[in-house]
Amino acid sequence: MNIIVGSKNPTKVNAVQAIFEDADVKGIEVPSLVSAQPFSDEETMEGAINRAKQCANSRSGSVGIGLEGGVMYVRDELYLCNWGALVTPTGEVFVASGARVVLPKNIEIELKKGVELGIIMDEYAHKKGVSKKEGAIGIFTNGLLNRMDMFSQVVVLLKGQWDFWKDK
Ligand SMILES: O=P(O)(O)OP(=O)(O)OP(=O)(O)OC[C@H]1O[C@@H](n2cnc3c(O)ncnc32)[C@H](O)[C@@H]1O
Repeated sequence: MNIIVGSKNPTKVNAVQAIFEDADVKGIEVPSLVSAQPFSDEETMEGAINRAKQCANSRSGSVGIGLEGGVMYVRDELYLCNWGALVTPTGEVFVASGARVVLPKNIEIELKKGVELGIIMDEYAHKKGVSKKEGAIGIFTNGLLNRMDMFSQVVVLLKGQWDFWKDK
């Protein structure tokens, strides 16, 4: 099975390879067609679907997967949110969301100024490339859940739904 992932971010490509062990998984850069920093569940989900569709259309017979990170409000607190989409070779679309974690107020303030979370997280954690490594989820869970493992759960939800609805 050929799977094309709409990103070169290793946390995303490696998450897909970890769940689809026997598949030939390749990451390509495609536009999410939403803002660089999605600010709602809807926008983050849309970014994932847009990426997955472009991947599936890029090579016939391939599965397309899009994984997108964003932020969203619940009551008056801002949460990290993540969405994934899988488009099958016949054009069926499956969607799933990932684990959420609340973000501190000072990060919310920076995000509202228009700075992307990846840049803010590097400054906050005094590290380089947090979004390609443990991610915000890794920082705020003290390393107990990293970004790749969080995306792996999203990919499990996508694969599981595809398996369930096959032949129904
Ligand atoms: O190369 P792509 O696939 O675009 O990967 P990305 O991590 O840069 O992009 P996303 O669309 O997933 O996320 C949107 C922005 O939020 C940042 N972001 C999202 N989740 C994050 C996390 O867990 N830790 C750090 N930054 C995160 C990310 O770096 C982007 O600036």
